[in-house]
Amino acid sequence: MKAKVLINGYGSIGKRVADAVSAQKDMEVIGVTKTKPDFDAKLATELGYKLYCAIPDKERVKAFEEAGIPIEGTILDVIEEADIVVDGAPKKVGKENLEKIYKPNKVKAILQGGEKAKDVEDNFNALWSYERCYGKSYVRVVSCNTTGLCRILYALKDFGIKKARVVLVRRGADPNDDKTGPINAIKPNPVTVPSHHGPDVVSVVPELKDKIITSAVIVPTTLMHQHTLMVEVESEVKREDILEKINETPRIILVREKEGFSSTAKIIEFARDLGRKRYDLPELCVWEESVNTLGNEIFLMQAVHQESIVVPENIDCIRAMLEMEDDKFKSIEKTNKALNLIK
Ligand SMILES: NC(=O)C1=CN([C@@H]2O[C@H](COP(=O)(O)OP(=O)(O)OC[C@H]3O[C@@H](n4cnc5c(N)ncnc54)[C@H](OP(=O)(O)O)[C@@H]3O)[C@@H](O)[C@H]2O)C=CC1
Ligand SMILES: O=C(OP(=O)(O)O)[C@H](O)COP(=O)(O)O
Repeated sequence: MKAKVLINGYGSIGKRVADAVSAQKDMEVIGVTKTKPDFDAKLATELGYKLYCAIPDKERVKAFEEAGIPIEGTILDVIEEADIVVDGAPKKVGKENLEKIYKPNKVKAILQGGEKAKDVEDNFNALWSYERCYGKSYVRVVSCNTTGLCRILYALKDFGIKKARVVLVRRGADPNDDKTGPINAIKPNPVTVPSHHGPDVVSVVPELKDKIITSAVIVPTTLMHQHTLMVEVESEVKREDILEKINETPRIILVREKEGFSSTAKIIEFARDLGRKRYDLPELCVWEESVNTLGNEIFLMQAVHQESIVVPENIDCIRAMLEMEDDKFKSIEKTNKALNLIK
């Protein structure tokens, strides 16, 4: 029997998770939700997804009918069928859905990185907290930047992390966003230090408490985030050993400037040329030339495709919460294979 997954919020993350669930052998999408009858809603039905109104309200259902978009009802008509809900609603709405819909209907739910650690039972990254989230009911898959940091810190963990210092350059908006800026500025965001990313890494990896500090700015780009890391480890470390660990870690790829990967624009062109749907690149990209050491300090730069990096994590999180596979590496392998990831 396949696990029955409901996607509540068919937006940037929700539509990608829906497609990723559909690509797995052991799970299926039983429905997706929208609040507005727009082209995304129409395309969802054309792709064969059963569409429900995210907000149980007659007027909203009528709006879908008037727009000629076939709708099956509201979320309350399908929630009982679901083994788990993946919430893809805008930030802060996920928490409201948890309290008003998921908990009263006793259905397991995954929230996304726009929600707060304190509102869930635990925080998910496939490499670090798969076992901890096994069988749990309300879990948050941490944000895109936090996921990128968790992956690289997993690759470095065996060197004994003493301190991690990270500067994040965040994309200003997603490509479909016609409201958010900045258009011509570099904006500390947040201006306070640490940004939420450091504490969010700690929500996944408690042993990094008091060891990681992050600060972030946003810039006028839509393609990817970029991080610069400075990590102090227990003892002297060689560049070759770091590259080896990165190569061993799932969902991290090395990109080389000498092969043309001179910017996030070139990395995204690579994803386009691979024929990836929506030019998605869930693999974290580390610039090989940037990896360097000085005694027991490690330096490197990496890029995160914000719209897709959390997608395979949501799939593994479903398997962990529904106790479908007890070996995290087997789940990662299944997910990666179904999504055709490089590694
Ligand atoms: N975009 C990104 O790069 C990343 C986002 N995240 C996190 O993922 C979450 C979703 O973000 P994102 O996909 O970008 O958001 P989007 O704005 O792209 O999509 C949100 C979706 O939720 C729907 N929605 C609106 N209100 C409700 C509601 N009350 N209940 C259920 N669904 C609702 C919207 O439907 P409609 O359009 O019909 O109103 C829309 O389909 C946030 O927590 C965000 O922080 C995490 C990693 C990366
Ligand atoms: O999860 C993300 O970023 P984050 O890791 O900086 O919180 C996504 O890019 C969405 O964040 P935003 O919509 O708050 O910029």
